[in-house]
Amino acid sequence: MKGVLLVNLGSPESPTAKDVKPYLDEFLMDERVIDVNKVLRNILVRGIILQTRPKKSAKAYAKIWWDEGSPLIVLSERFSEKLKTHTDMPVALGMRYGTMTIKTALQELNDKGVDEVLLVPLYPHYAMSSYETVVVKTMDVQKEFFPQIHLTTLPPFYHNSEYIKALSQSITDGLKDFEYDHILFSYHGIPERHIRKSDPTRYHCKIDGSCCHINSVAHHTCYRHQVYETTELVKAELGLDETKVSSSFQSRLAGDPWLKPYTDYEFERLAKEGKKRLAVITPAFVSDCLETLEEIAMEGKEQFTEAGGESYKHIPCMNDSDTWVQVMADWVNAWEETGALPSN
Ligand SMILES: C=CC1=C(C)c2cc3[nH]c(cc4nc(cc5[nH]c(cc1n2)c(C)c5CCC(=O)O)C(CCC(=O)O)=C4C)c(C)c3C=C
Ligand SMILES: [Fe+2]
Repeated sequence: MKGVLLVNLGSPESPTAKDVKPYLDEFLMDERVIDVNKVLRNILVRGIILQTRPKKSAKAYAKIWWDEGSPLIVLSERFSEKLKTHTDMPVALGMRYGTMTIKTALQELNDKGVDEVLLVPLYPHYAMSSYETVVVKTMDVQKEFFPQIHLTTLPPFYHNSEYIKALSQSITDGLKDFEYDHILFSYHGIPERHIRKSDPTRYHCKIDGSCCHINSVAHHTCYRHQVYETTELVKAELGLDETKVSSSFQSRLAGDPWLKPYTDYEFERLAKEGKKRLAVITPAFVSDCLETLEEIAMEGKEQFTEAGGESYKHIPCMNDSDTWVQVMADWVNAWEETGALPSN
C-alpha cells in the first residue's frame, strides 16, 4: 500500500532555554547545517553557540508561541490533517529535529501496512541544510528500521506552475487590504560555501547571478538559482512591476559570508530610497515559524519603520490554505495513481 510522509524542520518542546538547547544541539550538530569537521563543529556549537543562543532563541520563541504549541508544528499538523481529507492514502508527519521524529512517522505508516512511501520534504527549494538533510535522514532511518519500505522523494517544487499559482494567490490575498510601494521576497539565507558545495560540476555557480541563465545541471541543487526562479515566476504570474520587487536573504548566523543581499540591510535601503509601504513575502517556508513571525513580522517591521518606512505587512505563508492543500493533494494522488511526480 502507498502512503505519504510529510517532513518539516521541527521546533523545541517549549519556548524555554532548557528545551531550546537540546533542539539547537541536534539542529546545529547536523553536518549539513554546520558543515565543518566533527571536532570543530563540537567546539563551535557546544563550546560557543550553545553557551548563549538558547536563552536568546527562547526569548524569541516565547514571543510567537501559541497556546497549542510551536506555530511551525501546529501549522504543519493542520496541513497534514487537511491533506488526509483529500486522499485515500495514510499520511504521517515527522520533523527533522526534535521529538516528532521521522522514525515515529514511518512507524505509523508501517503499522498501517504501507510499504511504498512518498517522502515530501516541506521545502520548495533545495539546500543541503533543509531539503537534503531531510532526504538523507529519512533514507538512513528507512534502511536501518524499515528495509521493506520503498521510498520515493518529491523533488523541490520551486518552479512548479501549480505551486507558483498557489503562492501567487496567497500574495494577492495578503495584499487585498494593503497598498505597497515594494514587495520584498525574503528567503532563509545559507552560507555561500553551501552553494559551491552543492554544485556537482564544481565550477558553475558564481553566486552573483551571472550563472543562473546558463542552463546547467547545477541548478537542480542550487538554492540561490531556485529562489530567484521562484521570484521571477511569481512576478510573471502576477504581472508585477519589475522595479517594485526584489529578493533578499534573512536569518544568517555570524561567521562566513551568507547569501546577499541581507534582508535587514534591505529594510534600511528600501526605506531610505523612499519606499514607504513595504510588503514582505517569505516563500522559503511553507508554514509560518519563528523566522517569519518573529524575525520578519515583528523585528522587520521595527527595522523598516525605524529607518523611515511608514507601513509594513508580512504576508503569511501558505500554511493550511485550501489552495495549497489542494495542490499537494493533486501531487500525491497523481503519484498514487500513476507513479508520476510533479514537473514544471
Ligand atoms: C528554507 C529552510 C531553511 C534553511 C535553508 C535553513 C538553513 C539554516 N538555518 C540555520 C540556523 C537556524 N535556523 C533556525 C530556525 C529555522 N530555520 C528554518 C528553515 C531553514 N533553515 C526554520 C523553518 C526555522 C524555524 C523553526 C521553528 O521552530 O519555527 C534556528 C533556530 C532559531 C534561532 O536560534 O535563530 C537556527 C539556529 C543554519 C545555520 C542554516 C544553514 C546553514
Ligand atoms: Fe534555519
